[in-house]
Amino acid sequence: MAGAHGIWAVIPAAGSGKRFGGEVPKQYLEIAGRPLIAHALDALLAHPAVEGAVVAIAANDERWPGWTSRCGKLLLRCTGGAERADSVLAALRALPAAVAGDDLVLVHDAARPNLRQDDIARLIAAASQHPDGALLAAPVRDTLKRADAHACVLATAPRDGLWRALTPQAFRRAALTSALERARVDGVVVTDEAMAMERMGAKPMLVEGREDNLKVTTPADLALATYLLSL
Ligand SMILES: Nc1ccn([C@@H]2O[C@H](COP(=O)(O)OP(=O)(O)OP(=O)(O)O)[C@@H](O)[C@H]2O)c(=O)n1
Ligand SMILES: C[C@](O)(CO)[C@H](O)COP(=O)(O)O
Repeated sequence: MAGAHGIWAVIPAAGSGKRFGGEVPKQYLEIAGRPLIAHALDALLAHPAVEGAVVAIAANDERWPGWTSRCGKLLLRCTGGAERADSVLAALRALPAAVAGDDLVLVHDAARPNLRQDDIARLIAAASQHPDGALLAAPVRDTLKRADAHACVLATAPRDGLWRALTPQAFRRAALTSALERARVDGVVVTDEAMAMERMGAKPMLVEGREDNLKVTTPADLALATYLLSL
């Protein structure tokens, strides 16, 4: 079970949004009156078990609004790194000393603004019971094609057992910190927390999450997220 200190959130928000394009990094684009990062943060901090959050921002970020609390909870800030995993590791290291090694940390992309409370609750319940942690994920529903460099189909890949990893991903602070440190030492870029844990032999639990918890990667995603938040 998570310890008595509660659960903390970690928000990697140090990306530059290359695939999105534009001058403003996507985490600062507004939908429904708030920037994406505020939607992501407020969803997590609204959960009663989440005690506070650490946000990792880019070293040259001049748009950070300087929040020190939201939803009545403590909000800390640190400087992120070159890769998402570097930013997550920096945020883990910036957690208050009172956060115990076996306390749960929920890592959630600043670019996922449509996180619902029922998903957070089911993720926390699963991760609290499962020693290897848990992540939201969605089963792959489309037929998968493997292609060559010219986008010509080589084969149809079986989709059985394939899931798309979402966030939040929930792991114990010390185990996740060690796993990310190990990946860095090994020179492996892990694209999510679960991948770092898998490299250590862990088998994180997949918790089926809502399909509409999308990551804003391109301008079309922003339009879809805007629509979803209006429902
Ligand atoms: N060095 C990095 C890279 C990414 N992120 C964060 O990780 C999340 C998911 O990453 P992604 O969607 O890939 O964001 P970007 O890296 O900004 O996008 P791109 O890859 O298109 O540049 C985002 O909240 C992003 O800000 C981060 O904290 N530090
Ligand atoms: C963590 C993540 O959002 C899970 O889908 C994803 O891996 C981020 O990947 P990206 O390569 O930074 O877009």
